[in-house]
Amino acid sequence: MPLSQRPSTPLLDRIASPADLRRLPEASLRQVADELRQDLIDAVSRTGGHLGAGLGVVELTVAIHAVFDTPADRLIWDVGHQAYPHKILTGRREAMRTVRQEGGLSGFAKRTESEFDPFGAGHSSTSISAGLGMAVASELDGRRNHVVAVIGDGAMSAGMAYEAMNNAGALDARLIVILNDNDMSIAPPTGALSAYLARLVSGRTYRSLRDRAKTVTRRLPEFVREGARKTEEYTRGFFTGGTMFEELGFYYVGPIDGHDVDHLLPVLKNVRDTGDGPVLIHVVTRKGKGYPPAEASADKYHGVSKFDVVTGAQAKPKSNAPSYTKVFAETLIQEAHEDERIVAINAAMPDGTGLDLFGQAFPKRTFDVGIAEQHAVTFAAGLATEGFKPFVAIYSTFLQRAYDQIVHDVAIQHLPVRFAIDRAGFVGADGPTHAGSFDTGFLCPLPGMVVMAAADEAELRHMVRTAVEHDGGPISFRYPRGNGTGVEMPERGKALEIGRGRIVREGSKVAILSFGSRLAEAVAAAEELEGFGLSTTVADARFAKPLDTDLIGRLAREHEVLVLIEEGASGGFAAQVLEHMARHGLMDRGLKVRPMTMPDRFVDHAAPDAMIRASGLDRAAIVETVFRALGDAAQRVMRA
Ligand SMILES: Cc1ncc(C[n+]2csc(CCOP(=O)(O)OP(=O)(O)O)c2C)c(N)n1
Ligand SMILES: CC(=O)[C@@H](O)[C@H](O)COP(=O)(O)O
Ligand SMILES: [Mg+2]
Repeated sequence: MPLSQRPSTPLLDRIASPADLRRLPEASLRQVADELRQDLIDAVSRTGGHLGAGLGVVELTVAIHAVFDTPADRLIWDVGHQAYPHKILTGRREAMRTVRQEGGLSGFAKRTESEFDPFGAGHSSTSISAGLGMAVASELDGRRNHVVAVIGDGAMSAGMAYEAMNNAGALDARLIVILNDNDMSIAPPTGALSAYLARLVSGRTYRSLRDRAKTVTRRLPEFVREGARKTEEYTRGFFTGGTMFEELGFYYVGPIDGHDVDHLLPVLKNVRDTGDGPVLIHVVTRKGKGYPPAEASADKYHGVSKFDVVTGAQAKPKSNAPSYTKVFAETLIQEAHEDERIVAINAAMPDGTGLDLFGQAFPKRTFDVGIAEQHAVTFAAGLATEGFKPFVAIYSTFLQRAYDQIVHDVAIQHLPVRFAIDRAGFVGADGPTHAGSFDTGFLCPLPGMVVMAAADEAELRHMVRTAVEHDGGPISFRYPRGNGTGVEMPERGKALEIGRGRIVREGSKVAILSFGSRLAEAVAAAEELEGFGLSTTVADARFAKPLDTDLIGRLAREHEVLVLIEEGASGGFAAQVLEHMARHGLMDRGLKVRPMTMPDRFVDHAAPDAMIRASGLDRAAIVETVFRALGDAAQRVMRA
């Protein structure tokens, strides 16, 4: 990918922090925004990352930092994927050339990275709650700083945002919420809220509200009336009253053109300088704004790989194997042709989970519920009570949101909800907020839950079929981000025997029992060990629950060392096996058991292979673990 020349940015070059921005005349802020946009495009073209959302908030970012006294005033970006322009303005401009690279900046807001990031994120819809906490703290401390939370229309679909607004309205704390409405989530937004926001910004509603505003404003407190008067001079309109946000106790201001700095500045100043209690400013923007390839693309360049700035063409990863996500989607489509009770649910991630493909094949049997993982799970539970076969496809990291629903609505009622857990394990550039680390650990303790992990794409196909056939309670299967291993694919999956693993390679001294994606490395390690004269068995557990106790017993009895490996946090598969072995005395005769899991720390973003290496889950680490277990003599052999 040819690197473009860095754009000329004379004004931006003078801004090392927002204080510099605030010293500039307001008339020059438009140019700052233009330069910031060019700089953002240039930076992301070199690294890849989230682009469309940042492009849409360039003017808003400039205006907020120009009006508010950051970092004393707290600025929270929901999700944080749109915070790249904010990073550029807050002393991280050069470092942005390292964003999401190993050792470089995070792709999200992060407290340890800058005092301008008062709250870290990655998952959505947390900003209003966190902002409310800060606003209340500020009042308790007797400070009078402002707290501004910027949240997108997609993030506004999550229940947590409403829990926070409900509380904010009651507490009446001074909190400024900016709703950045670009009528986009990652995919086009779904649901009644999105339709409601569209009505608010539509001309008809806008006009009628504006007319009403003239009478309503007379009854409003002084600060709002004053705000209304001043704002109308600059914006397309100001109105308040009757919106859902007002019913929740917020003063509603908007819609405001979020790409016009001259519109934004007076509104933000009015809100800054007048009144108290929670305020919601409804700002209308366009995702991908100002970069034609982004504006023209279906996802508005939500997340991109490195790209050519002139053409917008993105670098394509090279692989001969299909992605796990695609295998999942194609297999589910195949199965759904055979079984009309199969339905599929995702939470605002149709493309990421492959359910966009399922939706094309079965539009009436596909449901995108918005960013609402909790609801997705209980909605699936409801479908299951009526005899449907719901597949809930959610990334491991986002499924964390729905734990009580999994326990209370699915597991206790023993409902046959199928959990397709994508992005299980390290995901690379998105880092620790998005790593799929905990699913095995949180699912295994649940009575009646079946927990599977696919070692390759053919296994995934079998697991989808297994989940279709398994009607006797909840069942899950996890699979990683990225491409499969390139194994031969069966025409159709076969239903696996529940709780039965498989031997992949026979040996006699060392055994490696793998759960999921580490199997290929385990086989590679076994071959290396064989080269040292250590005969090694490799087995694929397939199930963390129920465990294949026969297989475990055999491996324990017939080997000197047993390595347990998984791409998940401790407390998962290895913990299950160890507990079983301890209960049944399988380690009492001197078997050396070594669990290999993710380390007890959050692993920073890097390429997935590097994260695996840093976590000691690669071939070399397996070999070393075996030699350490065997003791000094064996280690001398290895060194020699
Ligand atoms: C709990 C959770 N679920 C899903 C996601 C994945 N996700 C990241 S950004 C995004 C869309 C957000 O849309 P919006 O808030 O409107 O921001 P925009 O990208 O449009 O600026 C989604 C679904 C997430 N980060 N967190
Ligand atoms: C910000 C966010 O949560 C998503 O955009 C996420 O980065 C997508 O990850 P994938 O690229 O793995 O779909
Ligand atoms: Mg949006």
